[in-house]
Amino acid sequence: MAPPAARLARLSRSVSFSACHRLHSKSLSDEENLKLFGKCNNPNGHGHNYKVIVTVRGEIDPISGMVINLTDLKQYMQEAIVEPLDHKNLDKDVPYFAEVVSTTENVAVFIWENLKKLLPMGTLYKVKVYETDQNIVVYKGEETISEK
Ligand SMILES: Nc1nc2c(c(=O)[nH]1)N=C([C@H](O)[C@H](O)COP(=O)(O)OP(=O)(O)OP(=O)(O)O)CN2
Ligand SMILES: [Zn+2]
Repeated sequence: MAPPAARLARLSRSVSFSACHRLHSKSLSDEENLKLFGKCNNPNGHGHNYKVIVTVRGEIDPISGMVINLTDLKQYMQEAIVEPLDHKNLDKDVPYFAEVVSTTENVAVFIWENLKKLLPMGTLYKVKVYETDQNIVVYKGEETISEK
């Protein structure tokens, strides 16, 4: 009898963290920063309650019935997201953002790179970051817009 077909599934888990930041690029003058980022360039910063949804993709293990144990994913997200970012000033407390503007796009990239180091190779599928309910970024590890 043929073995049962492997089934591919996507599994997601969410986590929240609170942080403050200031949008400011070292490549621009103070005037240019103010013009580009407006109120988000306020020198004393502003805060957000971020929400992150991480999606992992893989085959459902026929023995465990899991793509990944959610208990493990929870721990990886704690290590990759909550510990470095929660209750932090992103620009001052997180070395990555010393040279990288702390936009939601770059927060998503930071989380992707951290998670990639912890998860089984090739399983990280999507990182979705809600800066607010209205401002949302999806990052899937792509490095450029590929030409067809
Ligand atoms: N491409 C991006 N643009 C902006 C980002 C970003 O991460 N990527 N971030 C900001 C600011 O951080 C800012 O907090 C967002 O402010 P605002 O547009 O005012 O968003 P709100 O949801 O708070 O405002 P509403 O007007 O109530 O929607 C700016 N740009
Ligand atoms: Zn902001």
